Amino acid sequence: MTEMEIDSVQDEFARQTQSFMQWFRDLPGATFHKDIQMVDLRGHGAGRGIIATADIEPDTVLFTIPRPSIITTTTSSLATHLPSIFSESESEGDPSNDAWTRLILVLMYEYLRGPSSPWAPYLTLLPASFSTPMFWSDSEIAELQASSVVSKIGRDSAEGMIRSRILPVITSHPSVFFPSGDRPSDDDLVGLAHRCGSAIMAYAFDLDSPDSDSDSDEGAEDGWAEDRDAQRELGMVPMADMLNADAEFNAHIHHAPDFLTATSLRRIPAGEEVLNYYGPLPNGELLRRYGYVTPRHSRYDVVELPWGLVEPHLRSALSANYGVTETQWGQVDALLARQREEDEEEEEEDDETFVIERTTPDPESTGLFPPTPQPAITALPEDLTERVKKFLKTVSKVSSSPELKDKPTRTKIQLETVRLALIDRERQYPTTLEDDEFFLSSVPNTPRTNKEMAVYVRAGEKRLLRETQAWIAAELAKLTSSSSDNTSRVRSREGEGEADTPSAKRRRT
Ligand SMILES: C[S@@+](CC[C@H](N)C(=O)[O-])C[C@H]1O[C@@H](n2cnc3c(N)ncnc32)[C@H](O)[C@@H]1O
Repeated sequence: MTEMEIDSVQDEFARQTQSFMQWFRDLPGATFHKDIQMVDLRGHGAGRGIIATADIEPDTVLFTIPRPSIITTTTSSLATHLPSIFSESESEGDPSNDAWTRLILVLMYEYLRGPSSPWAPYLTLLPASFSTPMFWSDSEIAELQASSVVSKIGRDSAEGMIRSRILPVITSHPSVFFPSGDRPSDDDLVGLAHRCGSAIMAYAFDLDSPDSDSDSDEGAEDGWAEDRDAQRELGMVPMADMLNADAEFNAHIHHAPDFLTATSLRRIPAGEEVLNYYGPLPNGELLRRYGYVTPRHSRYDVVELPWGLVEPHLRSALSANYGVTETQWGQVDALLARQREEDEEEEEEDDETFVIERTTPDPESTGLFPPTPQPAITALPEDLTERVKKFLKTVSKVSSSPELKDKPTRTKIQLETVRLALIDRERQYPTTLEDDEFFLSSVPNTPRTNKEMAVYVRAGEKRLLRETQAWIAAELAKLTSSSSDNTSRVRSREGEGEADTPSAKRRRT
C-alpha cells in the first residue's frame, strides 16, 4: 500500500469510529464516561478498544447500553416479517429455531438493509474478515499439530448448517431480505453468513432475561455466549463488544432490566485499557473463538487424552508384569462389556477423552489473579481415574495375581500407564516442546501471526503434558517411599475400599 492509501484506510477507520460514537451517544438512555475513549489498537493486533484517559475509581459506570439498542430477535424488525420463524409457539420443531441460527438470520437481514438498518453505524465496525482458524489455510491449521482444537474448527459443518438452515429461509423470502430486488449470489450469501456467524462467536453476549436483574454469571461466563445451541437470547451489544479482554481484567458487564452497564472492578489508571473477561478459556479455545492468544490465558490450557492411548499400556503392563493371559483378557472384555450395558454408560467408549488441566484459582473480584495458589496439576482427571480403577478392578477379579488386590500396586499401575500415555500423546505433535520454545524465543511476548499463535497453542499443551508427567513422577516417588517405609501398614490395608483421590476441577471444553 502507498502512504496515501494507508492514510485513507486510517481515515476511514477513524471516521467509522467517530460515526459509531455519535450514533451511540444519541441513543436514548446511553451514557459514555468522559474519562474513557475508543482508540485504534491495530498496532497491537487488537482492532479497536477502549482506554482510560484519566484515572478511574472502582465501581465507576463506564457506559450504559439501553436494551432496545441491542440487536436481538425481538429488537430487529425481521421478526415482524417472519413471524413463523421467530414466534416460539409457531416455530417449535423448526430446524432454524435456535438462538444461534436466528441471530445469524437477524444479523444478515440488518447487513442486507445497508444504510437503512438502525444499526448501520455499528455494523460497519464489525470485522469483514476474521483471523480465527475457521478461515486459515490447511497449512496454517497443520501448525496446530495434534491440538484437539483442530477437530473443533468445524468449517465444513458451519457451511452445511448455513446451506441447510440459513439459505433456504433467506431465498424463500426475497421481498424481506432483498427489497430492492438485488439478490446476491448463493456464494455471497454463504460468505455473509460465515461473517455473521463469526461475528456472533466473537462479539455476541448471552443475555440475562430483562426480568432478572442479575449479576449472576452462573452457567454463562460473564455473559458471553457459551452454549450455542441452547434456546436462549443471544444479542449483539454495541459498545460492550468494543471492549477487548484478557484473563486478568478490570471491567464487568452488568445486566439490568432496561440497560446493560460496564463497570470498573478496580482503579483503572489513565492510559490503561479497559478489559472485559471472556471466561477461563484455554488459549486453543480463545484462538478458535476470538482469533488471538495471550500469555495470561496459558494457565487455563488443556490437553485431551484419549482412552485409546491409556488402555494399550494398561493391557501390556498387566500382561507383562502380572501374568494376565489371553483367556483372562477375554473374560475381562466380557465383564467390561456387561458392566457397560448395566451402567448404560454411553460415554465409556474407546474414543472417550479426558481433559488434562491445572487446578487454577478463580480471578478475584478485582479481576486479578490471586497471588496464591499458583495453577498446578494436583490430580489426574477424575473420570480418567475412575475408568482406570474400574478396569483394574475388573482385571483383579479374573487374575490370579495377589498383587492386583493391593491398592498401592493398582495406583502405581495407574500412574505409570497414564504417564506412558502422556508420552505417546506428546509424540503425536511432530515437533518437540524445545523446538517450539526455540521458535517462540524470537516472537514478541504476544504472538500475532497465525503460525505464531498456532505454535503458542501447541507449546502450551506440550508444557501441560510435561507438567502432568512430572506430577506423576512425584506421586510415584511418594508411593515408593511410603511403601518402603510402611510395608506392613500397607499390607494390613489390602482389600480395603479405595480412598477418594483429589479431583481436578472439571471444566467443559
Ligand atoms: C468483542 S471484540 C472486541 C473489539 C474488537 N477489538 C474490535 O475492534 O471490534 C473481540 C475481538 O477483539 C479482539 N481482541 C479482544 N481482546 C483481545 C486481546 N487481548 N488481544 C488481541 N485481540 C483482542 C479479537 O479479535 C476478538 O475476536
